[in-house]
Amino acid sequence: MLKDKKIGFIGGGNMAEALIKGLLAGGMPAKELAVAEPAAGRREFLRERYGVNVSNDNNAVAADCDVIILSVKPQVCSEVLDGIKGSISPDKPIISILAGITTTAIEAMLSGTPRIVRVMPNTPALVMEGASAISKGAHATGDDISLTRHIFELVGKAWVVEEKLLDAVTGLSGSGPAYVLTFIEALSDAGVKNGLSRDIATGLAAQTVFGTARLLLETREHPAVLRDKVTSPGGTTIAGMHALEKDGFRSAVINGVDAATARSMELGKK
Ligand SMILES: NC(=O)C1=CN([C@@H]2O[C@H](COP(=O)(O)OP(=O)(O)OC[C@H]3O[C@@H](n4cnc5c(N)ncnc54)[C@H](O)[C@@H]3O)[C@@H](O)[C@H]2O)C=CC1
Ligand SMILES: O=C(O)[C@@H]1CCC=N1
Repeated sequence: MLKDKKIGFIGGGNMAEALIKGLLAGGMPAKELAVAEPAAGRREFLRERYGVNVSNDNNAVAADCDVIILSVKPQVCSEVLDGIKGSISPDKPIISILAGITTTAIEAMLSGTPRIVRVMPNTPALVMEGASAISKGAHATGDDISLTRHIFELVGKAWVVEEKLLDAVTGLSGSGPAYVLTFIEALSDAGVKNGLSRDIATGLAAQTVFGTARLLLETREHPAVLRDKVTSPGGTTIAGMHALEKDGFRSAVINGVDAATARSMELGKK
């Protein structure tokens, strides 16, 4: 599906790098990937580490590539689109991974009937374990969605959702790696407090999160069913769970996702 198609990134930061690394690992040739990035050091790094084409010229990348992935910060979106709108031909899809910015807003910043697909990926795409949600702009085609799905499935799992749900996706899985990493760090701290070395504590914590996620995905059981299997009557787990719930564990997580979702909505209104 991607054969002979060139993918161009506008913005070569963290998320673009995660996608580039995943796409290369998924078999995409480096010569088919191009990145427009203003920071010289960053361009050099991407060229040296991944062998991709780099440029300081957003217009050249937008004009040369068959698929454009917008990967700048939402705050510079209108300036960037204004600069490249003359170089985007109407026969190519534009995939935006910007948090909060709607397809309607992007369409309004370009001319004509641009084919916008909006995606919210996450950083585990770097190790091909990303979680992405995809939604279709008014003028995007079914093929644009299939192609986007193909790209993001090279770097993990992907779901197609209605655009109105993308703020919730951003709050959950887009920002989610930060919550999970903080949880792992806290588990590790707790291990150190109770006498484990940092190395062993972090290893145990990360493998526990990884193994539990895999158990859930492979068995497709409800989380509560699997939790019950860990929780012996009068045992350690119920004591731990009780203490966590007293400190508002679930509420804290729900409040965090709520706040990130609200922030995503707010970015879309600016
Ligand atoms: N980091 C993450 O976990 C995720 C980020 N996103 C979205 O991805 C986008 C990029 O985020 P990050 O990669 O984290 O940010 P970043 O700050 O690492 O990357 C943005 C890049 O854009 C470059 N840039 C700035 N002005 C530019 C211009 N005028 N033309 C071309 N490039 C320009 C910057 O030099 C930088 O390298 C954001 O819109 C964010 O909402 C989406 C999902 C997850
Ligand atoms: O923090 C942010 O705004 C971006 C969007 C999702 C993850 N990082």
